[in-house]
Amino acid sequence: MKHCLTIAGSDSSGGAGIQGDLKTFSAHATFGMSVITAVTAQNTQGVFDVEDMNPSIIANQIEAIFDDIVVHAIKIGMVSKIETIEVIAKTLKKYSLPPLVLDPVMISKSGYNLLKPEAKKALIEKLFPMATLITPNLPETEEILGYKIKNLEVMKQAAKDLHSLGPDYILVKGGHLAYTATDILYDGKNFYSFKQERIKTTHTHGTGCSLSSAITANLAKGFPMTKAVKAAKEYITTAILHGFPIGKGVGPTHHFYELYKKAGIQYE
Ligand SMILES: Nc1ncnc2c1ncn2[C@@H]1O[C@H](COP(=O)(O)OP(=O)(O)O)[C@@H](O)[C@H]1O
Ligand SMILES: Cc1ncc(COP(=O)(O)OP(=O)(O)O)c(N)n1
Repeated sequence: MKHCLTIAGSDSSGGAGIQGDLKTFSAHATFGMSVITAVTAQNTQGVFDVEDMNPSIIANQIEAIFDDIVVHAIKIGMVSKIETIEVIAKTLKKYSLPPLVLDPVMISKSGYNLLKPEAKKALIEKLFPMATLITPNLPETEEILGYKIKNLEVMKQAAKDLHSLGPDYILVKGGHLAYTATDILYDGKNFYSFKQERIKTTHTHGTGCSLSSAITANLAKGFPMTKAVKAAKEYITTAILHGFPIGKGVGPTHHFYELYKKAGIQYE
């Protein structure tokens, strides 16, 4: 059993953040562990409140895990503010790190700033160079690079520009493109395209969190990067296809669809 760690925010509605990550780790038959950076009050309609954890409890959570348990891969999600970013970087640097997937979460689909605008620089300078892979969506890529991205050619240029900021691999996610759901992976030399039909659904809450966690679980199992992304892309596509209409807004994806199907589990 491989052990995956998510360092992220709590989503009270269970589709994204820590909860979505742990479900994804479990769906990949890995053991999930968590460091909570912030607690959000959110549901399928929006984010209503955020309380950031103190840097000391963030450091203590990381140390409690690394001082006792082997971590095979790490995912970092919502990091909120400068102090949170600084303490994560400083504490992780004490250890020899496994593959690290950084999802540079900035704004929720409902439009809430999950990263304070003044913390963008710290995210890029302190965490990007530590990352094996970063997985920005299009609005995040535009915010980091300062130019608009409307097609796959510009996504490729963006991946190159992001690579110069320090991560080993870049995955620019195309979930916000109008005509296709194509993601572009760049390793500093070659581009790899992961294409799927765009599914007509409103239930896409937590897609980015689940994709990055699925990649993390696959890296923990020792998959090479291209295989880890390919398998994760297939996983998130199925999860989106079977998304749940819970709540009054954007519902979550189905983290366990394949497992339930194989086990013959019935649900209403
Ligand atoms: N409607 C959709 N149909 C198929 N795949 C989608 C759809 N929306 C998002 N995806 C895929 O889900 C993953 C998460 O992407 P995205 O939605 O861009 O991230 P985020 O949740 O961070 O905004 C990507 O692989 C993207 O291509
Ligand atoms: C606590 C928390 N972390 C991250 C997100 C963003 O999730 P993401 O998968 O990028 O997309 P949406 O949930 O915004 O659709 C979040 N909402 N909450």
